[in-house]
Amino acid sequence: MTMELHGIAASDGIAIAKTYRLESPSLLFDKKTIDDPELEIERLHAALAVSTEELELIKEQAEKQIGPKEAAIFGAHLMVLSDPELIGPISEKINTEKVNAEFALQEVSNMFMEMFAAMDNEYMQERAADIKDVRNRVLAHLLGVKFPNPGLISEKVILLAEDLTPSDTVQFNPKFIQGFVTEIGGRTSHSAILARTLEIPAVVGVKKLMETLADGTLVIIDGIEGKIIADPSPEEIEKYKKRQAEFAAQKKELVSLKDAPTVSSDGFEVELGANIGSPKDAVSALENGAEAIGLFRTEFLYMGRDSFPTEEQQFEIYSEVLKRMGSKPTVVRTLDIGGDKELSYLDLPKELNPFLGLRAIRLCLEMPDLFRTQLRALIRSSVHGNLKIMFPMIATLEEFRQAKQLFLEEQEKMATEGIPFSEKIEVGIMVEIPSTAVMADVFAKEVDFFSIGTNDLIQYTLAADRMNENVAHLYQPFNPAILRMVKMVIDAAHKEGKWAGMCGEMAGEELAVPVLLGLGLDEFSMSASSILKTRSMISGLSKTEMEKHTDHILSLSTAEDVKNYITQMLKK
Ligand SMILES: C=C(OP(=O)(O)O)C(=O)O
Ligand SMILES: [Mg+2]
Repeated sequence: MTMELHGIAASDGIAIAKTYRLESPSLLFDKKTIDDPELEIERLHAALAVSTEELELIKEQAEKQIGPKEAAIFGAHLMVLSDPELIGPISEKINTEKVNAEFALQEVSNMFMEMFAAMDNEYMQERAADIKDVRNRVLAHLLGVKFPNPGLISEKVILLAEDLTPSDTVQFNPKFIQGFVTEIGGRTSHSAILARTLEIPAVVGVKKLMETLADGTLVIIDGIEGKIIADPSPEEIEKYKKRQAEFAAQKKELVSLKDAPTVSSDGFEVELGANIGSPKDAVSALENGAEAIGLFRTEFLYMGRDSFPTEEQQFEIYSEVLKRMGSKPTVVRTLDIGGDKELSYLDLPKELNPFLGLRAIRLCLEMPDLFRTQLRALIRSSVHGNLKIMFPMIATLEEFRQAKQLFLEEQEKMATEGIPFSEKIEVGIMVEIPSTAVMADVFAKEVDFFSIGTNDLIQYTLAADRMNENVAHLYQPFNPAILRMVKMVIDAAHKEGKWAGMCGEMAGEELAVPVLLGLGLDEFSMSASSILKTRSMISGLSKTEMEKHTDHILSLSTAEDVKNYITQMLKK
């Protein structure tokens, strides 16, 4: 029977396919005494063989999708699987103690994990994490339960998950993953941002999703309206196929604007940039008509692998992006790890409030060697293009000064070492913490630019977790408090002759663009898939006209009032 579910529209488009549930299976088992150790060892080897086959395929896929360096983690997993020092003792335990393969595997791998984890050696600690991943995979095969392999999906599906972590999403092949639906999340959670980068439809924050939909159910997902239709009727399928075709046609029409400048109807020019997470995304940014990279989220280079990327590895990646972008501005944000973005190989103490904890610039200042490596790679790459460096999560002026100091020190070292670099690298900050927005006039004297990160600025201003669907009603981009802060930041920048951009998702929102244009925002950076739509919209807006409305908009009382006013304003 047809059923409808609703959530938050996270990425435009319509997909129709069968569901694929991505969930961690239960790996519980009992310890058993067995009669035939040979048979048990055979069972172990069969599970090892299937796991090896799977990992080889995943590695191959990941190499194609995300590149050989990032796929190296799967190579490490394969090495664990064939390590006689690990496998030998498991068989031995089965033989001598007559226990089941599950128990022997668990005992032996736990022993190695504990031993490695206790070593004061980063490399060995990473091996502990590898063993755990591999153990779970082999255990699942021994127990005959499905182990989630997003990288191995080879038919068209719509993924269902409680939540998607960045390490799941790096494996996605958009050829097969037509869209996804999650129980957790909002429009600015990282899975939603990724869906827009991959240009696949997504609906997030769907309550009771995993309780409701079984594997293999035919569903339609409507990422424009935030709707899921399970077991649709033939008429509904027809209706949505038509919408799908309309959506594709609209997209095609916009392509004519790809190389056009972004100019308002009264002749004011602004810059439209793309937010990217990898060098590959820079290709689609350009295909979608980006005039800049307004945000390169470098943390993704640190994920999906089992050790920190070296200076050389980072240098190559930054250089690749800069070369591709040529003279177009490329804003690279330094490592923003923490919050919902974790590194398996960086063992940080668990925090009660990770979004308020040791993350981003705080972590980089705490681990200066890690930060210096990234800064060096960036400075070196600056000869290849128009690099601008941006620090995330700046809350105080001291943090900016400290970070800038490290940048200057590395630059100086390179000058003495005779390493070439550009003398013109701008150094700016993200404004995503209210204290910084309020103090923008002071910051503006020292930074080269601002980029407003509304994804976080909204969550910190309204104290509403950006990933929690239960407080999604409080996550209000149009709350006058947010708009007033945006104005403060833009005005402060202009007063000091600096530029102000926005790289939060709000920069590409249909209702926000007119207001931001009126407030004088210089640069709008968004998911590549929103650029052409925004360029088309701006060409139909008069900046002078929008400016006339800003005072009134900022004097309104609620987000609802603001949205209603803008909607009416656009109808005129
Ligand atoms: C762009 C932002 O950064 P991220 O989404 O990566 O936190 C932001 O906070 O607005
Ligand atoms: Mg942020």
